[in-house]
Amino acid sequence: MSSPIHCRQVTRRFGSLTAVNDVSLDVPAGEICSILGPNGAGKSTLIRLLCGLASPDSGSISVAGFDPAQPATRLEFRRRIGVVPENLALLPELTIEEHLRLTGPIYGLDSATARARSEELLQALALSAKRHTYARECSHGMRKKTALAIALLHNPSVLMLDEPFEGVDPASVEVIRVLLETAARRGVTILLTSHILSLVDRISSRIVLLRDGRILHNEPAGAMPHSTVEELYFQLVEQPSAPELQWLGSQG
Ligand SMILES: Nc1ncnc2c1ncn2[C@@H]1O[C@H](COP(=O)(O)OP(=O)(O)OP(=O)(O)O)[C@@H](O)[C@H]1O
Repeated sequence: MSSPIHCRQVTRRFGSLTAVNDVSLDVPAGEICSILGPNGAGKSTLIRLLCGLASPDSGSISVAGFDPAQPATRLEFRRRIGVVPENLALLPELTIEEHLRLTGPIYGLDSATARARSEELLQALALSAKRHTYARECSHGMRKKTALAIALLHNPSVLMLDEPFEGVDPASVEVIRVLLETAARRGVTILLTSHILSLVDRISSRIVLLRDGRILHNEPAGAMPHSTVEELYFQLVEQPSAPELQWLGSQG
């Protein structure tokens, strides 16, 4: 049986640019797989392909046993996965609470369960007091947490989260970390992207490094040849090199 997240030789091009290049990946049940890479490496494109928001030019994908690009099973597929897409996909004219209220029935939850879970998620993510704020008036962190609450509400078996920690306050980062670790311990398969290497170090059971759409490294976190993810990243992906800008900060 294939892993909950499984793709083989997946390629996606935009004109002459190959954003995802011959990517093969398996994420077994209960793993937290972090995809790291520089801006433009192809991380968000890969997540879009895995959730069926875009189709590959070649290769095969199976997530939770479904082909994400198959229209006939799209609703059933969406009920099995939770997604925080790069653009968060919120509706500006709906409040935080309305997003959760409308999401429950789409996922087939009965209203009592949806209401109870929504309350718990709003509390956990410190959104309760702001529940009546329109998405267009939310801060970036509030929008991110709303998108995460929507992704968790129906208790999916696979989570695909594009930068779930970025832009979120420290207390909420801790809450999200614990929620994801708990879900993974109970068998949920999680794929996330992040640029926060210290957090990735703490949470991941698998590290995937992506550059120019290609996988450079794909190993269980425990099998890393380096002591930290940061060390691995700077060695394999890119070295930071800050230029000396003579004019920066100089007056006159
Ligand atoms: N719709 C699109 N049309 C054209 N090019 C695109 C499109 N979406 C992504 N790209 C290009 O594909 C490449 C990969 O983009 P992607 O957003 O997947 O990178 P990323 O690793 O998520 O970057 P970041 O860390 O900045 O979020 C980039 O060069 C980007 O410009």
